[in-house]
Amino acid sequence: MRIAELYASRQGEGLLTGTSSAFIRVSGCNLRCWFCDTPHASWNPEGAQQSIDSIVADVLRLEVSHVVLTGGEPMLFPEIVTLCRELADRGLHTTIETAGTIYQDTACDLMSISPKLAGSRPRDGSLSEKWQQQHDRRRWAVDVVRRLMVESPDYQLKFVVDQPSEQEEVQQMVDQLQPEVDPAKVWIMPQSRSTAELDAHESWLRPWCDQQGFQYCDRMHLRWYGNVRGT
Ligand SMILES: C[S@@+](CC[C@H](N)C(=O)[O-])C[C@H]1O[C@@H](n2cnc3c(N)ncnc32)[C@H](O)[C@@H]1O
Ligand SMILES: Nc1nc2[nH]cc(C(=O)O)c2c(=O)[nH]1
Ligand code: SF4
Ligand SMILES: [Mg+2]
Repeated sequence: MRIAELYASRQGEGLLTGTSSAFIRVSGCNLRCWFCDTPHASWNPEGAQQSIDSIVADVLRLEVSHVVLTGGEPMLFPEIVTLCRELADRGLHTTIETAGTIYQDTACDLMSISPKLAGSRPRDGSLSEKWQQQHDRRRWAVDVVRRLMVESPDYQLKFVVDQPSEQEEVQQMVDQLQPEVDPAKVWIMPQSRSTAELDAHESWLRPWCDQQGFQYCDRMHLRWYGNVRGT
């Protein structure tokens, strides 16, 4: 697998916020979200090929109990199944951070699914019309999301919201996933790459979460470290 980054940090989002974790960031993605805060693993993928054994050895050297497999899009790579199994066999807790567009029959402890809204599409002129249409076609795979939710020991849905007008779309996507959705497992995360953006979105997003019974999802790593690689 092509690995963009492998480092120790603290989980900054969702249920396990604050947990010391190893982050394995695979390189490559099948979507092109305009807001992607990790373009070096998606829009312009970087990194060297690493064997599963080498990745596992690097993780063990970090001496943490939790591992976050992210990217880019980790489910793009069938090797993710073996990697997760190797990590679990060593007693490590595994979280997969995925946009939920590709199914893999992989076991992990927490399937963290971040379905992308229509407004995530690449902005006009940034990519070819072909890529824009491809993004639109791929971004919402309701049956994949449902299957990942149902088959995993635990899941969280983590929607990235940039505009108040997107709240209705989130509700529609949640409704499409019923009856499997537990509102307490729905996290609403502000589109943000700075603490200023975080705070600006929170003012109108948190009250809506409270009203809907959803969890407001901060991005603590931005507050702790800034939008910096390797964090
Ligand atoms: C870089 S993505 C990699 C995993 C997977 N491709 C996905 O999108 O879920 C990691 C997490 O960051 C979120 N994310 C990326 N850019 C963001 C931004 N500008 N604001 C808020 N969340 C963002 C994604 O929604 C996802 O939950
Ligand atoms: N600290 C930290 N927490 C995270 N939680 C999810 C992340 C991701 O990029 O998937 C992430 C990340 O990039 N850094
Ligand atoms: S799906 Fe995830 S990695 Fe891919 S472009 Fe969107 S936010 Fe970035
Ligand atoms: Mg990140």
